[in-house]
Amino acid sequence: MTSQVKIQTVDTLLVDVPTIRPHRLSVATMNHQTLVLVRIRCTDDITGWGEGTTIGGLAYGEESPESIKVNIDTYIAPMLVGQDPSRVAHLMSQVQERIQGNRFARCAIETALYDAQARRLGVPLSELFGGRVRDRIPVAWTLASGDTARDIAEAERMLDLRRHDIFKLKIGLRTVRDDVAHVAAIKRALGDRASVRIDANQAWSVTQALTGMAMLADAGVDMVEQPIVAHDRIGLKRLTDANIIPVMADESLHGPRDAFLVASQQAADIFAVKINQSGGLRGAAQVAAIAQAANIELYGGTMLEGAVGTMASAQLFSTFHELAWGTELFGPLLLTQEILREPLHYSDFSLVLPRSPGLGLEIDEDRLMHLQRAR
Ligand SMILES: O=C(O)C[C@H]1C=CC(=O)O1
Ligand SMILES: [Mn+2]
Repeated sequence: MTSQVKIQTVDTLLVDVPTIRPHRLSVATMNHQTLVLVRIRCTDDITGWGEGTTIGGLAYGEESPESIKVNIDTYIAPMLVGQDPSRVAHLMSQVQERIQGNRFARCAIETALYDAQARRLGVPLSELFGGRVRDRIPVAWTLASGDTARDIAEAERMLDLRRHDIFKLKIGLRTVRDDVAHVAAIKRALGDRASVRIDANQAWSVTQALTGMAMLADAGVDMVEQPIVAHDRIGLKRLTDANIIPVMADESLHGPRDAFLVASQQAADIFAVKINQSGGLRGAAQVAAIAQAANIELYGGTMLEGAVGTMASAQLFSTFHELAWGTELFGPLLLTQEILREPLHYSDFSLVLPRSPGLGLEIDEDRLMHLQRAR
C-alpha cells in the first residue's frame, strides 16, 4: 500500500545551551551542551523531532555536533525528501546502505521519523516498540562539579527535592587514591539514603581499575562504569570476572555488534543502553535484547541530550521488562534553557512519561529559532 504522504523538509538546528554548572568528565569539562535537533515536516502537516547530541565536541565520540549537522544536511536529508515518511524501517535501511557510521546522525533522523509516525497513528512512541511496561522510570543524577563538599550539598538537595536518590560520580582526573577518597566521602555522607556509582570514562588501566574497584567496593559503591579504554574487551572481562563490584559497559557499546561481542564473552555485568551510541531506537532495542538474552542487566544511559533525545530514550526504556539499574535521563535538568512549552515532569525520583502521541512533547519553536546558533 502506498500512501500519498511525503517528506517535505528535513532541517537541522544547532542549539548551544549553558549548563547549570561545569560538568567535569575525565574526557572534557562541559560548560555548555550543543543540542543537535532534527525537524522533519511532512505533507500531512505532521512534524517529527529527533536529536543527535554528543558530549564535549569530539572528546567523547567520533561525531561532532557540526559533523552531525553537515552530514545530515548534505547526505541524508536529500535521500529522504519526497519519500513516504510512514515507512520508517524502509527509509532507515536505505540510509544504512548508503551512509557509513554516523550513528548519532542516524539516531536523530530515525527518532524524528518515529515521532512523526507515532503522531500520525495517534499513539505514544513506546507503542511502536511493543508498548510500555511502566509509565515512570527512575533517574540518577551525576555529581561532577569536581568539588567534594559541593557534590555532597548537591546530592542532599536532590534527596530533599525527592528528585534523585541514585548518584553517578564522574572520576578519572585525579589519582586513583584521591578519586576514591572523594567518592568515599560522598558515600559516607549519604549512607543508605542513596545508591552511589562511579564512571571513570575509560581513564584507568586494568591494574588501576582492579585496585580502585576493591577500594570502591569497601566504600559501599554499587557499580563501576567503563573504568578502562573502550576497545579493551579482554580487560573488561578481567574486571568483570574479578567479581569485586558490578561492571557496566558504556563506551564499549556502539550498537548491536559490540553488544553481541561483549555479551558473548560475558565481559560486563550491565549494559548502558544509549539510543545515540546505538545508531537509533531500533539499534538500542537490539542492544537491550542481546543483553537480556545473555543475562546482562540494563541501565538506560544518556549522552546528556536535551528534552527530545531524553524523551525518545524514555519512550524506548519504558518498554524494557527489566531495568535493574534505572536510568540517567536527567539531561534537560543540567541545562539552563527550556525548549519545550511544558517542561518534562520529574517527581518521586523518576521521570514521568506523557501519554500523548509521538514523543509526547511540544517544542517551543519560536524559542528554538531564537536560541539556535547563527548560520
Ligand atoms: O555516561 C557517560 O559517560 C556520559 C554522560 C552520562 C551522564 C553523565 O553525566 O555523562
Ligand atoms: Mn558513561
